[in-house]
Amino acid sequence: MPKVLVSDPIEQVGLDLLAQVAQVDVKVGLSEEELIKIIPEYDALMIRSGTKVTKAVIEAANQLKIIGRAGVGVDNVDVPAATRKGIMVVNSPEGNTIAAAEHTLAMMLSLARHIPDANAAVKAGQWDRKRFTGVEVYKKTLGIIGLGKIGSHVATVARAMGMKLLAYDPYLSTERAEQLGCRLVELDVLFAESDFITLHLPKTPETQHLINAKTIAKMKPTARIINCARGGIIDEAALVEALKTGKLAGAALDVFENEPLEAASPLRELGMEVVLTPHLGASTEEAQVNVAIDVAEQIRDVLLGLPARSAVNIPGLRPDVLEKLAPYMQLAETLGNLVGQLAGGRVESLEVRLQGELATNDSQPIVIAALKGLLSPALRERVNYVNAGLEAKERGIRVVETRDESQRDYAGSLTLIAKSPSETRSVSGALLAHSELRITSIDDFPISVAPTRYMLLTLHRDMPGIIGKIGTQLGSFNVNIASMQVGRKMVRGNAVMVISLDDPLPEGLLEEILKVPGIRDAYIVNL
Ligand SMILES: NC(=O)C1=CN([C@@H]2O[C@H](COP(=O)(O)OP(=O)(O)OC[C@H]3O[C@@H](n4cnc5c(N)ncnc54)[C@H](O)[C@@H]3O)[C@@H](O)[C@H]2O)C=CC1
Ligand SMILES: O=C(O)C(=O)COP(=O)(O)O
Repeated sequence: MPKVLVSDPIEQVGLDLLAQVAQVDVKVGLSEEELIKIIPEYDALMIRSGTKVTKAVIEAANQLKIIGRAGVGVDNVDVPAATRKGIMVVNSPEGNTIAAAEHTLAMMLSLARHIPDANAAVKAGQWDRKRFTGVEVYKKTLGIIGLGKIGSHVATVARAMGMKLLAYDPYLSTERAEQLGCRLVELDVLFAESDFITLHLPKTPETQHLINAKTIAKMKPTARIINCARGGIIDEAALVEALKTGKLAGAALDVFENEPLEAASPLRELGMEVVLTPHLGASTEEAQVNVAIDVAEQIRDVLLGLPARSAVNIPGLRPDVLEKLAPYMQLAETLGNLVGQLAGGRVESLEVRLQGELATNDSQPIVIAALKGLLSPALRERVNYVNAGLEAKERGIRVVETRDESQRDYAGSLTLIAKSPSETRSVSGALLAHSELRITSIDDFPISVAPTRYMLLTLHRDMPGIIGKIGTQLGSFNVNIASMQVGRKMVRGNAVMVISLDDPLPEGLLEEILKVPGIRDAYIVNL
């Protein structure tokens, strides 16, 4: 049974789902050292934002197939390191959208009306109304940075409260922003015009300290900022300074540069101009059930060899598209493996020719599958759908894609042409009825062979006696032939022979076969 480590608090419903297919160990609050020590035992890791999956953790994770983030942000996972190691990273892109958006709105209103401090004062026995006079959000301008899923829901509700909306999102169309009632503007305009600014973008090296002393200087001194996205997008030291010197009126923060927030953080010293919550954006009963089920299902599926729906580091495919492409991906991988073995390793470019119905589909999964096949003779199980593209790129393999939508003998067919410094090798294949794979040509010699585990392939002169000699040699080594086929372009010209074997070719036999007069080359191919 595979083993899953759950290292952050996850709703029971998710753990129950995993327990159907795996041994589930819940160990919350591990240090990095402790995690490194135990991670080699596990096939899957399920986390929230509490666990830092560093490069060192990933390097130690020799059996890990998948990291499941029960939430959105994967900035606590070294995704490039996971990709390199072929570990899939999945998340739950929508499970906590509403929770995070509602928390943002609650934070904005708490800040506007001093609810947390007023509440604390009443509970402490006071009745001071004047001190807690607030501001309205009605007719105020809300600047939304990052108009994705959470930003969009915040926009919808804020609009209903009568706010004017500005948005900055370099990856969003003006049309989509307008649908949400937002005016898409440059960042400086948003800074200058907003009364409230809310952040809903991911933390990346580009967005680190997007809010800093310089950008704060562009804001109104009466502006208030809300961050329910990620700590580190705001330079906390600059924010504290701006709040202390009246350059900014307030801040409501759910996320921090370091979590848990340090006991001595100057943010804790500030008054009611600051509202702080301990990363509660996703903490609703509903969201935690959503993300636990969403991610547990994906981990379960991947452990069962099925695809995941929200992989962060693998091309995403809708299940209906995947169903159609899966047999072609298998064909691409088999052909990639074959052409890789024929080309002998030093491949500099791979041309992927998609024909017929294949040419009308998303080609990325086909290309990735072909690269996985191409690299698998060298990298074995170290290459998979997650890292094949990256591995190929690092080896300097150039990928060229060509498409021809016309249908010839098959509904869809695929040709791979691998070029090494010394030669060019090509293989083609197609699917028969019931998704049966066929190799339909090798180096332009037409054949029709089902790929099998052990194959012997020869390039030879088409002349009497060759087939008999090779058959006799295989027989003398007690190797059983399952099928044999010869492909040639002209009588007594060059030809290929593909022999499917029931057993692996014994050592030394290939050398004997190469000595047969008329044989130009011979290969053992293991598919
Ligand atoms: N406080 C909490 O508990 C939670 C926090 N989050 C965080 O909220 C943030 C947003 O999440 P979603 O809306 O689900 O993600 P999303 O992917 O739907 O939206 C992010 C948006 O940011 C935009 N963006 C990317 N780079 C940008 C840049 N440099 N400037 C402006 N916009 C940029 C993208 O185009 C996208 O529209 C993430 O950082 C996520 O980690 C999410 C859930 C809960
Ligand atoms: O989903 C996200 O990005 C969040 O920030 C939620 O974090 P959490 O799962 O509550 O630790």
